[in-house]
Parts: sequence; structure tokens; C-alpha cells
Amino acid sequence: MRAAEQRAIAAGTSVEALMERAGAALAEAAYCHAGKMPALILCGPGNNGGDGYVAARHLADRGVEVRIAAISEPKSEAAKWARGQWRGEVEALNSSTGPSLLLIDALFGTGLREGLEDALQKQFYRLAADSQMRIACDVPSGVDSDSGVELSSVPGFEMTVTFGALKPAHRLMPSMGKCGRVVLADIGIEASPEWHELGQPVLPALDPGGHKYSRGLVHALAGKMPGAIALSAKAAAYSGAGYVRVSTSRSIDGLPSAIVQTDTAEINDGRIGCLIVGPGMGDIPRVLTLALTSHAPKVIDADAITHLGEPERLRGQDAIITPHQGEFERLFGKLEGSKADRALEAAKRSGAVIVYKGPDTLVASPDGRLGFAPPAPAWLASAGTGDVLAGMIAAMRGRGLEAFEAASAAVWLHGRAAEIAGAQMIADDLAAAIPQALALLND
Ligand SMILES: NC(=O)C1=CN([C@@H]2O[C@H](COP(=O)(O)OP(=O)(O)OC[C@H]3O[C@@H](n4cnc5c(N)ncnc54)[C@H](OP(=O)(O)O)[C@@H]3O)[C@@H](O)[C@H]2O)[C@@H](O)CC1
Ligand SMILES: Nc1ncnc2c1ncn2[C@@H]1O[C@H](COP(=O)(O)OP(=O)(O)O)[C@@H](O)[C@H]1O
Ligand SMILES: [K+]
Repeated sequence: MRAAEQRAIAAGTSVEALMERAGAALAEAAYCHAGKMPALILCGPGNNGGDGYVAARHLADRGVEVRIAAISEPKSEAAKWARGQWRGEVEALNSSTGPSLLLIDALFGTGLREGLEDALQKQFYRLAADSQMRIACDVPSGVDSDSGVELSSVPGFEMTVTFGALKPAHRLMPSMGKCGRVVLADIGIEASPEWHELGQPVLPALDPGGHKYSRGLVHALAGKMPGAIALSAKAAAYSGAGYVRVSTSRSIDGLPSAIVQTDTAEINDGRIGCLIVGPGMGDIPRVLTLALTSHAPKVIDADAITHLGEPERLRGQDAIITPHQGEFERLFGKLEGSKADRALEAAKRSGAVIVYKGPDTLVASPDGRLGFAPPAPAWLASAGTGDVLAGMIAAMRGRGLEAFEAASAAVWLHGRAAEIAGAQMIADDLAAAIPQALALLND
């Protein structure tokens, strides 16, 4: 966004014009959300504060009773301009400032350097606690917009209004949990799509003349605990794989009859669209070693990630790996930077597509593309939901989507399947909800 803003300015758009659009959009969202609720707008010294002055003017024009409390006089030229357009009073933001029903936080946005000073942070918290509704301009103040880290602790907001494109802080923890509903306003500039929020996928239409192999043969390798691979296999089948086969030394109870169980591992079968290795593998590393000898695309999950030992072993493999935080650190160690930086660095190092899981799942490609998952329900945090995801990714890869697209489509569908399955779901229900999630794509 910073680069896009600079391009817009070089092409003749003034910062004031962008600020006018941003402030108007903030006011519009606040009005739609809170109506004529009296508002207190907290303004900082930079352009985030500038947006606050503009929003105040637009809200007052709509008949909202607005107060402004500012830390200091504006410092940036555009914010000085916005301040000058405001005809009302500006209170000094200090310990005597009284609350209002609606609090709009325009203290700091993308320009925050360090955490808020102690006294200011306390006052900010008090006013937030004493209001009924809280709306943040761009990002809640105290959040580092590039990493989602809280430079000083941040109260929770019902809504955050941001401009042009989402910032990493809207989709990375811990800040994602503080933003509430994120409203994205168009201010006439567009950021590069290389980093983007994952959207509803477009899946290639089925070939009317196709057969079960052309829809994708997913081959899963079982290990010590076959329940986990059973979940992956079921998820792959419900995600539309034409054929799902599980290599297992003992028969797995309760697997749908459509899923074929074999006691051999035909991993060099050229028809395999995608292999899955890892779920329930336990400490049988030869299952992984075997998988790595296959030329087929593969999803490497769970214990297999831990057993890889070296990211370099993934070089030359057509692999998607799906680590949660612990598995990620076991394989890549403690990398520097934000979760987004770490995901991209891991993809570059390994040459694999990385699905870095958690409440803020990311999909990173070695070529620099980065997808942020839209928020998914917290009830996904239960055993086996990762196994389901691995199966979904394998089905998408098996049907011919390229690795980054396959992982992105599966992550999006996984979140929607969780919403459909509901708060009391277990991983089996999640797998069973996949067809309904897929049906959303036809609406
Ligand atoms: N992107 C776009 O296209 C558009 C962006 N827009 C808006 O601009 C916002 C970014 O504005 P911004 O760059 O002026 O930064 P902002 O967050 O207001 O803070 C900078 C000020 O705070 C100060 N300061 C920093 N840290 C501090 C601390 N810990 N404690 C105390 N002070 C501290 C800092 O001081 P300095 O570092 O200069 O000494 C400076 O004075 C963005 O979030 C969006 O809302 C729209 O208006 C138009 C289109
Ligand atoms: N708090 C949360 N909110 C949303 N999704 C979550 C949350 N915690 C975990 N998840 C998702 O649930 C899944 C858990 O996978 P994983 O940790 O591998 O568990 P398991 O190995 O038991 O299957 C991942 O897709 C992850 O992104
Ligand atoms: K803010």
C-alpha cells in the first residue's frame, strides 16, 4: 500500500485527496454501523489522525454529535489541512477527557514506530472500556500494521475500517483478534496482488469425457495411527477426488467402501495425482522415505514434517507441506520477521508450497505469492482437522490445480466447511461438510 500510495502521488493524486476519501469512507462505515450515536474521535499527529478529522466533518454533516480529542496539533501537511477543514472544537486528549458512546480511534495507523506511551495507552484503554462501540481507523492503535504484533497492548474493536487493501495486521494474530469486522474501503489506489486474502476458488470444470483417474487419484500412506490417514482419505474423497487409495498394513475400520485399502504401496503408479504422507505416521520414518522416492506431487503433513529433518530434502520434490507452529519451528528453526516473512522464507528455502497453519493460516509459494486465509472459526482447533485439510489439498492437487492454487482453494474451503459443520463439530463432521462447502462455489 505504501508503494501504491507513492505511485498514486507521483501520478498526480494528492495525499489530501486520498485522505478525504479515506475519512469519508470511515464516516460512512461508522454511520452505517452506529447511526447517530454520539462519537468521540481520537486523533494522532499523522495522517491516521488526518483521516479522523475528515471523518468528524462528514459525521457532523450527517447530524452526528462529534467530539475530537487530539494528542497534539497535526504534524503532517495533509493532517494540518484536514484539521483546518474542521470547524468544531478540538479537546486535548488527557486524563480528563470524558468518553462517548462511540469511540473512533484515529491515533496511529501504518506510521506507528513503537508502542504508545504508558499514560496515553492507559487513557486509550479507559475511553475504549467506557464506550459502547469501538471503531478503529486503518488499524487499532498500538498494532504494527506489517506484522500484526502489538507494540503496546490494544483493546478490542467491533470494527476496523481500512483503505485500498488489507494490511497483514488484519489477518495475522494477535492483532486480527482485536480488529473485529474489517471493512475495506476503495480510495482509488490498488496494491500489488502478490500478497492477497484468499478468495472463493474457481475450480476447473469436470471433463465431460473424464474418468476416475482424470479426476485425480489420491494415494495416502498410512502409518502407526490409521485414524488420522482415514480422515485425510475421507476428506480427499468428499473433495471430489476420482479415486482414493490407502496403503495400510492392517485394515482400517469405518472407512467408506468407496475408499480402496491395499497392503502394498504402489507409489510409482504414474496415475497418482497426489500422495499424502504424514497424518498418523508416528515414528515410522521409512514411510516418508518411501514417499520421497515417488515423482508424484505430494502433501507432507504432521509427523512426516518432523521427520524431514532438513528443509533441503524437499528440493526437487513437487511438495506442499502443512506445518502448524510447532512443526514449522522443528523443520525451519526460529526464522526472523513476521509470520508472513517466515512463511515466504520457508517456501524459498525448501522450494515447497507452505501452508503455515493456525488461526491465521498462510499459504506461501517459493515464487513470492502469499495468501492470507480469511478468518476461520476457532472451533477448528480440535484434533484431526489438520488431517482433513491435508486430504482436501491432495484432492485439489490431484485434479490438476497447481500447488499454490490447490493449497489456497483447500484452505478457503476448509474454513467454510467448518462454518457449515458448526461449533460442536468433530473432525469427522468437518470432512462430511466438505460437499456443502463445495456447493457454495456453484451459487
Ligand atoms: N496508505 C494510503 O494510501 C493512505 C493512508 N492514509 C492514512 O495515513 C495513515 C498513515 O499515516 P502516517 O504515515 O502519517 O502515520 P500515522 O500512523 O498517522 O503515525 C505517524 C505519526 O505518529 C508519530 N508516531 C509514530 N509512532 C509514535 C509513537 N509510538 N508515539 C508517539 N508518536 C508516534 C509520528 O511521529 P514521527 O515518527 O514522525 O516523529 C507521526 O507524527 C494510514 O494508517 C491511514 O490511516 C490516508 O490518509 C490516505 C491514504
Ligand atoms: N483458533 C483457530 N481458529 C481457526 N482455525 C484454527 C484455530 N486453531 C487451529 N486452526 C486450524 O485447525 C487446523 C488444525 O490442524 P493441526 O494443528 O494440524 O491439527 P491436527 O494435527 O490435530 O489435525 C488447521 O487447519 C488450523 O489452521
Ligand atoms: K488507528
